[in-house]
Amino acid sequence: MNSPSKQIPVIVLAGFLGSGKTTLLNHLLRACRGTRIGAIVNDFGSIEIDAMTVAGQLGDSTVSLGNGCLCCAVDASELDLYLDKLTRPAARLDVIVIEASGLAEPQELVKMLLASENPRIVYGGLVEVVDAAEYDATREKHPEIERHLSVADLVVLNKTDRVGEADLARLRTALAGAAAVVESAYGRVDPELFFDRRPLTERVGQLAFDDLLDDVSGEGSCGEDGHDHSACTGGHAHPHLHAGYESVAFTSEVPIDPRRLMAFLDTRPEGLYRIKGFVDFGAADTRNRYSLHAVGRFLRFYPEPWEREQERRTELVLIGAGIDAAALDKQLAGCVVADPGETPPEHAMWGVLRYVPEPEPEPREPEGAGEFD
Ligand SMILES: Nc1nc2c(ncn2[C@@H]2O[C@H](COP(=O)(O)OP(=O)(O)OP(=O)(O)O)[C@@H](O)[C@H]2O)c(=O)[nH]1
Repeated sequence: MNSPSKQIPVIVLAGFLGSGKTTLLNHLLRACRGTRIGAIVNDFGSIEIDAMTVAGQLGDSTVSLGNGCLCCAVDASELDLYLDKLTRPAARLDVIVIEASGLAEPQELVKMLLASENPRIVYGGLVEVVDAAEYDATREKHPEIERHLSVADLVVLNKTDRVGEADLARLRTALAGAAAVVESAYGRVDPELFFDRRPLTERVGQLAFDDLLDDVSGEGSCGEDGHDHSACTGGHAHPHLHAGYESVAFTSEVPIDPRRLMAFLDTRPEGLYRIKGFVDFGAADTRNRYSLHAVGRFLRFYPEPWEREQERRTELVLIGAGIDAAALDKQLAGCVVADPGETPPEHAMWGVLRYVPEPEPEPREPEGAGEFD
């Protein structure tokens, strides 16, 4: 068993917007096979899409740190509060992973963890996820990325499926530095790189945090209903990666018209770097909601069957630099269906379906690898 005196490693999972942090965290949660992982998910934007995506894996087994980037939205005492909850012996956690917002300054997080007075945790390292396809463009716009990578313990070069062998070789050379570099597609890294898995005999099933966390507030301190970036840069010795970035949170109870949404997405402004969330297309597809991911010009929709009793609504977070938040909000409001009672034409979903990927082949496990131990 996990002895109460054992210190729990806390790993910081960082990386630029859309690099694949949530995907990797979900992979870890799926592949952990009994190792009890506590996930702290920090989102940028006032709807917690990442927390929902991760929570989808484990029921309610995540804590969300609420709006804004962890390094500024949560002061050390607030982070300590979450860590206190997760490190209670009753939680019997083996490892805690903090998924930092794609705009967080990882060094600040690491400093916070090192300064934590919680005797039950030990800093477990900084993992930086890099999007192989977007690395060059991101580094050009944000040279700070190199500073982040230089302090990482492990660099996960993700989305290797999106680049050719020559580019991959170049990236390998470019990233070769102090940290070990592992390559992955869809964040499928060996969890052993992150933590020692618990032996099979000690597995006790998945954790439900509800009882531990019911008094945790999801509010950050960086603004109630939007991320006030000007305020967030104060007090830091270096400019924040997210200075100048803005987020827009859009929700709608009225279904979205797929053709209107596609027209919006086709003409989205250059600076709108990231869109994520869930879309309800109403009568155009009553069975599925669509998880939407856009990173730069990359766009994907993933249909997911609605669960019974699930509230049908659209929730999107848009993040960008130099964007006109009010105008984007207005454009999205213009994407709702004009008449929810009307049957949409058969081809209404065609534009969306072009961006639904073929189902991914299940990764083949090596012989005898049904169990990790
Ligand atoms: N082709 C490809 N797509 C990937 C891979 N990993 C993740 N994605 C997709 O990239 C998009 C962003 O992935 P996320 O895991 O949400 O990225 P994130 O870093 O958590 O994003 P933020 O929270 O916005 O910073 C999603 O559409 C993923 O399905 C990969 O290895 N290859």
